[in-house]
Amino acid sequence: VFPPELRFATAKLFNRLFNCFSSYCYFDITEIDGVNTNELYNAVQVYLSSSASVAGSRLSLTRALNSSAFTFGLSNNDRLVDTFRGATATWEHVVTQRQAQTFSWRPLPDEKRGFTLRIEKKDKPLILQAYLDHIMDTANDIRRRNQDRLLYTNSRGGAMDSRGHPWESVPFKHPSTFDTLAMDPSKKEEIMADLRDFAEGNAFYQKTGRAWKRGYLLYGPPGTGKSSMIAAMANFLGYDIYDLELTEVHTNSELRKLLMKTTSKSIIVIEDIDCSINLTNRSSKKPPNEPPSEFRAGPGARTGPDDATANSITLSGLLNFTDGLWSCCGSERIFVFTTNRIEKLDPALLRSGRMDMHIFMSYCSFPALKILMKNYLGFDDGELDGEEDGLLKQLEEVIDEAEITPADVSELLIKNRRREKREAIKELLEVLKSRRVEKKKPGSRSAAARKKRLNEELEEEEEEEEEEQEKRALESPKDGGEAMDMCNGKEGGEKGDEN
Ligand SMILES: Nc1ncnc2c1ncn2[C@@H]1O[C@H](COP(=O)(O)OP(=O)(O)OP(=O)(O)O)[C@@H](O)[C@H]1O
Ligand SMILES: [Mg+2]
Repeated sequence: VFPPELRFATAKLFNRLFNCFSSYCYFDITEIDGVNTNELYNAVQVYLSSSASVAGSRLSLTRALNSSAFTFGLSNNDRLVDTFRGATATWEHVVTQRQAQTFSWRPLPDEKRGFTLRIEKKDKPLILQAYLDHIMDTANDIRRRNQDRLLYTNSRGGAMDSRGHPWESVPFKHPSTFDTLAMDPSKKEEIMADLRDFAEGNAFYQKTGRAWKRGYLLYGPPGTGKSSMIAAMANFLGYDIYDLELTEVHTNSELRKLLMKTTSKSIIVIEDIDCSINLTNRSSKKPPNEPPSEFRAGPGARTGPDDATANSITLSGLLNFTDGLWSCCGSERIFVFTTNRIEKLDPALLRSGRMDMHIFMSYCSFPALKILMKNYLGFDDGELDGEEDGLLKQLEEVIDEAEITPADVSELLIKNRRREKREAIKELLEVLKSRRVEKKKPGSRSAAARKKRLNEELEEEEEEEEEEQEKRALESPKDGGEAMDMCNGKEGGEKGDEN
């Protein structure tokens, strides 16, 4: 009977009257807020899944991509009552058919979904904010528990996906754990305790005014378990891993954007940092009393052989990444850098606060060997103790001098794992003995001598490179000058930004 305008006005009036006299207030949480997905909607859905499994009579069941668990949810237009700090909250899942498709850059779903929260007006100032925070936290926890962990990579370079994400991810299923990791048990225990303290240290970091992050530098020869250690850390803490490929990052601001798109409770890894960008010691060619380039301001800042030639991402950019204000845009994050040559790294990168713990992954020691024997051949603790032929004792005598990596030992054990256990060990012992003899030959160099020679070779290479650059600059002064000016302009601008 009523014309539509009148009908609308009457409904509005009734609504107002109802709201005035009702002791409840209502909050609509729609799935899509304008064009963006409403994070709170997703969080409520996940949160209610924890109580719905117990209370609801009609439930929807879902299993997310990459997830190994099922979640329950409220069915369409169903209700559920929850309590928080003594107050009652009633949730209703409201699903309505969307009217004619309005113009939108992205197609909207046919159904309009949302949750309506009803709480008493008197409870609103007391619980609303805390309740919503509680929902977000619980939802994140449930997601983490249900979702398999992810391994992210920035292999697309700076390109973003349709949701504006620069990271690509795959489920992370590395089976390495601290149990399977072969290293000294005391060292292992120390690292685990450190990780545990970190994960439980929210209050401590708040109290001391420190950003909730920690840096680990893993260094040692190839095949000593650096990557396995990272996987073990992720499995131990239940964190995602962001494997940052620095060679795919072109500018400092790109690096910052990548950092901003990482989540909390994650490990950000840069493998082989010495090979990724030119991080040679900046003080080598610097005139005395001149501050290091990262502290210099103005147009000449952050240029020079170490900073802006080979790659436009600079050491300062990387330092800011791990330690600057931007590094705190999330919390509970671990930075792990790995290198085979710690001496190649700039001291600024190694200082406390950036890399809090330096972990040397050494050649296979005797305790580490026992762990590998247990993993690969199934030896129990003490199984070989007190043997007449003293296999264990012989292994202990030769292992250090053989300077063999856990990776090499693993390979040998895998090869012989079908043989009888003791035969496999004897074979390993033979290999270790022959390696020891090889190392002792007059022509063969000791580890220290090899390391020294390697350093000398690196220094020679660097000097040659610098000479080459100087020569090129002299040959084409005009071109070189222009190139340097352009570079200065760009880099100076970025530095100004960061300052
Ligand atoms: N400490 C270790 N404990 C258990 N397994 C190990 C250990 N070190 C190496 N391995 C075995 O050797 C293989 C190579 O190890 P990993 O990739 O962790 O070495 P890495 O130190 O990262 O080497 P690189 O410096 O070349 O990257 C792994 O598959 C792992 O099974
Ligand atoms: Mg590795």
